[in-house]
Formats: sequence, C-alpha cells, structure tokens
Amino acid sequence: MKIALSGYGKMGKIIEKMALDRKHEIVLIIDQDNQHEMTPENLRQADVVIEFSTPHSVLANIQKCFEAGVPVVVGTTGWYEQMEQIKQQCLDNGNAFLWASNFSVGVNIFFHVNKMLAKIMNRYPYYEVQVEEIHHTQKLDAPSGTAITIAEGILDNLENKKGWKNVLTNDGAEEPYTVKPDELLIESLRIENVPGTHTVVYDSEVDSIEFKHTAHNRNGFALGAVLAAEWLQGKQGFYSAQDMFNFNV
Ligand SMILES: NC(=O)c1ccc[n+]([C@@H]2O[C@H](COP(=O)([O-])OP(=O)(O)OC[C@H]3O[C@@H](n4cnc5c(N)ncnc54)[C@H](O)[C@@H]3O)[C@@H](O)[C@H]2O)c1
Ligand SMILES: O=C(O)C1=N[C@H](C(=O)O)CCC1
Repeated sequence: MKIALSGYGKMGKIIEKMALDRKHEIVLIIDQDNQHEMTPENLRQADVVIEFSTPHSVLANIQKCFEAGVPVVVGTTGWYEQMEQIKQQCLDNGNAFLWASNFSVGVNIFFHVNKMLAKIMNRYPYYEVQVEEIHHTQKLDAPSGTAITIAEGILDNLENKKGWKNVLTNDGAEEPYTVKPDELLIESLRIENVPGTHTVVYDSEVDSIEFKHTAHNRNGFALGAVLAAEWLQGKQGFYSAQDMFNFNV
C-alpha cells in the first residue's frame, strides 16, 4: 500500500516505522511546516492517508482528503463535536473514512468489556462510577478521546448516568468538583512521559472495582492505525475501529 502521513510527530514517526515493517511505502509526509504540499495531486499518489496531527488541524486535513477522494484513517482526537458533519460529508461524497479514539487492540477489548460491565452494574446502583485518564503533559486535549469513548460506553449502558463532566487536575491544585448524581466524572491527569492510562472505578462503601488499561508505549496505537488502513482498502463509507475489531461475543 502507498501511504501518506498527515502529522509527523510522536505518532506519525512510529506509524512510518510500523508501515515500513509491514512492507508498505510512505509516499508523502505532511507536517506543520509543509502543509501547502497537501494538494489533491500529491494526496492522490497514496492509497490511504493516516492522519495523526492536532485537534486544530485535523478537520481541514480530512476535508482535503475528501476533496482528493483518498481514503483516510484518523487517530487525531479533540474534534468529536464535528463527528456528524464529517460523517455526512463522507457519505455524501462517497469517501472512505475510519476513526478511532484509540487504535490499540488492548483498548478496543477494554471498550467492549467496559460496556458489558456497565450493563451488569445496573443491578448494583450503590456503586458510584468514575473514569480516570493519565497522559503526558504535551497532550492538547482533555479529556482524552479514549476516555470519551469509555464514558459513552458507560452512558449507553448504565441507566443512572446521563452525561459526563471533565475535571483536569494537572498538579492537584484544582478545586474539588462535586458530581451531580446523574453525572459521570472523567478525571484527567497530566504527568510527564505517560503514553496513556485509563481506569474505570466502581466504588462502594464496602469495596472498589478497578478496571484498568495501561499503554507501555505507543507501538500498539501505531500498529492498529496501519491495520486499519489495510482494512479500509477497497471499502467506501464511514467506519470506526469498532467495525474493524467487531467483538460481537
Ligand atoms: N487514536 C489513537 O490511537 C491515538 C494514539 C496516540 C495519539 N493520538 C492522537 O493523535 C494526535 C497526534 O498525537 P502525537 O502524539 O503524534 O502528537 P504530536 O504533537 O507529537 O504530533 C502532531 C504533529 O502534527 C503536526 N501538525 C501541526 N499542524 C499540522 C497540519 N496542519 N497538518 C499536518 N500536521 C500538522 C505537528 O507539527 C506535529 O508534528 C493527537 O490528537 C493524539 O491525541 C491518537
Ligand atoms: O498521546 C495521546 O495524545 C493519546 N491520545 C489518544 C486519546 O486522546 O485517547 C489515545 C491515547 C494517547
């Protein structure tokens, strides 16, 4: 496969390595200082674009891929309020699009089990649920995209929670926030060099259940993104990683 990379930061560089290991070719690399090279002509050299840039640049980059008619795999987070608009544009133009808040196999298993656990917990309403995420200090968005997907998995399956509320505690200096009974708290913490840790905690007076995923490095995210690009070949339509992993057990 001929791959174009949109965003050549921490993730773009590891994706390049994973793609080359899987015998793909990198035909275009776009980053902040050569954005003008993201032309339809250049993009059309590629079979797929893998987009890991910034919350600020991702939407314009997706539009350029749509205009060029090139399939696009998006790992960038922090743009999900525009999801419906992107989905509509994708379907209207007959494009191929796949997004994931987290491409790692482990996290996608976690997403699935998280939903099943939330369903079970409906029977035990005396447990209070909370989501916690920890990432490196360069991260631009909070909560993490992964934490949003986890929260949505809980909200879709746990009857007594109606929406999520994020609190970012960089140095513990924030005012403590008291959640409303129907609110799901997502606590975000930023610590140097943490690739990504997510925990769902169900707490009661007598015990706690902690369900946790810890990324040891970024390789799992990068491999998942390349696998997604392979999976998207020859398809048209709007997909998420859930369609690719398809854990219907
Ligand atoms: N879905 C996943 O599995 C997953 C995993 C890790 C990171 N992410 C997300 O991917 C994104 C990138 O993460 P990162 O750790 O590589 O960040 P990073 O800051 O290391 O890299 C981002 C790169 O984008 C470049 N950039 C800026 N403007 C651009 C533009 N207009 N076009 C193209 N590139 C541009 C920056 O110069 C930088 O090199 C973030 O949103 C992060 O949350 C997702
Ligand atoms: O390093 C990041 O930034 C990450 N972003 C994704 C998110 O927001 O969930 C995935 C984990 C790493």
